[in-house]
Amino acid sequence: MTQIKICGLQTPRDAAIINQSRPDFAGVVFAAGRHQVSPDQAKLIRQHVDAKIPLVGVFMNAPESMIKDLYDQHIIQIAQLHGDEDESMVRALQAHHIPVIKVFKPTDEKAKFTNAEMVMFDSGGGSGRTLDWQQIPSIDQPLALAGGLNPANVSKAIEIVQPTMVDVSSGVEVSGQKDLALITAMVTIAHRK
Ligand SMILES: O=C(O)c1ccccc1N[C@@H]1O[C@H](COP(=O)(O)O)[C@@H](O)[C@H]1O
Repeated sequence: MTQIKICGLQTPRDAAIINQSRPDFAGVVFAAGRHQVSPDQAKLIRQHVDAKIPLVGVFMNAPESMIKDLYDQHIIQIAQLHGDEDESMVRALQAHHIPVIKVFKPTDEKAKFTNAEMVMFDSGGGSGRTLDWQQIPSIDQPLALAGGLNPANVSKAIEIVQPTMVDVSSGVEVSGQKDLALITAMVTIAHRK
């Protein structure tokens, strides 16, 4: 079974889709872009997503205090860092009991030396572009694969990369909105592999 995270939730309707489709993790984006939510929107989403499904906060060079506040308010349970955050930031969040997913490009040697609980390889901030899956390096930690995944390509991606988790946002949307049928298909495929 490959774990799956559905990212970029913005509304209680998205939360209802998550509760029906049952991914392992859900995500809210605090980084700038079309999926960005405010802390108040994220709080509303957390209230609507089943408590058994952890909510991952996606950040790009956000202040440590912001991430800790969101964790302390029980809005997020995990931090996903997409920016230039260094290892001191990773360790500071972990010292606050926040599990960290650190995002790297596959060519970045730093991926081999992070203390993060999980390493994610992504093509770049919700761009919807796929990586060259053959070029994903092996690492010691659990590996998450993101970037342009969708129900049509996730099966092949899992076979090649063998990740612990796949992460998807734009590939399960229709006209920019999360889609129940696409998310259900994606979760089913990941959980079968
Ligand atoms: O979605 C965004 O707008 C975003 C902005 C800044 C950093 C990350 C962002 N999204 C994350 O990117 C990956 C892959 O997304 P996609 O499937 O290629 O659309 C995922 O973790 C998103 O949450």
